[in-house]
Amino acid sequence: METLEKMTPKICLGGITKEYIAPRTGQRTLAIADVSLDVFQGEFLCIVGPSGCGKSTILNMIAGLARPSRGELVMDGKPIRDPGAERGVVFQDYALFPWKTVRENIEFGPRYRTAGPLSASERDRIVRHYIDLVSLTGAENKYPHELSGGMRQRCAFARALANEPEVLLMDEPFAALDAQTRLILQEELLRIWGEELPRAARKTVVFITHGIDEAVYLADRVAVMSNNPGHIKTIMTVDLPRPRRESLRATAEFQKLADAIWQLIRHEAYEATIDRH
Ligand SMILES: Nc1ncnc2c1ncn2[C@@H]1O[C@H](COP(=O)(O)OP(=O)(O)OP(=O)(O)O)[C@@H](O)[C@H]1O
Repeated sequence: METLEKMTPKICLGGITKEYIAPRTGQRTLAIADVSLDVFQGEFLCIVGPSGCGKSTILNMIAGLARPSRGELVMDGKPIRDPGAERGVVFQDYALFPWKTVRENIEFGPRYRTAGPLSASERDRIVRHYIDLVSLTGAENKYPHELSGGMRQRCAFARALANEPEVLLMDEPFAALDAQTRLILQEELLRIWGEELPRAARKTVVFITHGIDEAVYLADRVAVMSNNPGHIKTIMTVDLPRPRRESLRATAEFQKLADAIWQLIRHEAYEATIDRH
C-alpha cells in the first residue's frame, strides 16, 4: 500500500466539534469534539465505534447535510457547506423513492443533475451501465417493495453511483441485511469501489459500520471512535492484501486486527447497551 500520509488528503476534517441544539427546548448535545481526520483519494475508510459516538454526525457533515459548530471541513481544498453530486450517500434504509421503479430511481440523478442536462441516449447509457454493474439486470421495471433487501440496497448503490460521485459516503448500508447477503454485497462493493484498479481510479469511500469484521474486510484504515463526547480514539491501518477474498477472514492476521479493534471498543459497546436513566 502506498504511504497515505505522504499524499494530499481528499477530505480533511480539522478540529471539528458538533453540538446539536434542540429547536424547542434549546437542549444542547455535544455529539463530537475536536475531531481531525484526513481521508485520501481512493481510500476505503471505515468508521466504527459504540452507539451514539458520532459516526453518522461525521458522515452527515461530509455529505453536507449538517454543518460543524466549529472546525474546518474541506474537500479538494474547498469548504463543504452543502450536499453535492461529487459526494454520493447510501443509507441503511435504502432511501429509494417507493413510487418509482428501479430504473426511475437510478435515473433520478442523471435526469436532474445540476451540471447541465444529458441527452436521453447518454442518460440511458449511464443508467444501463449502473444497472449492470450492480447486477440488477432484469429487475429494472420493479418497484422497491417488490425487491429483497439486498436488491434494494443494490438499487440504492446504483442510484448513488449514477451521479458519478468521487466520494461514496455509506452509513451502515448492510446493517438491515441478512448475514449471507451482507457477505455477498461486501465483495461486490469492493469490486464496484475499484479494488482491482490503481488508487487514482478508485472512488474514495467513507463507510460506517458496527461490524468489526466488515470493517477489517473492507477497509484500508479503520477509524475507531469513542464516546462522551465523540472523538477518534485511534486509526488502525489494515495492511491485508487486495483483492480480498473470503478465505482472508479465517487468517490469523485478520483475526488479530478484528480482536484489537474489539478490545478498543468493547467496554463502551457494553455500556451503550445499558440504560442508566
Ligand atoms: N439531530 C440531532 N439532534 C440532537 N441530537 C442528535 C441529533 N443527531 C444526533 N444526535 C446525538 O448526537 C450523538 C451522536 O449521534 P450519531 O447518530 O452521530 O451517533 P452514531 O455513532 O452514528 O450512533 P449509532 O451507532 O447509534 O447510529 C448522540 O448522542 C445523538 O443522540
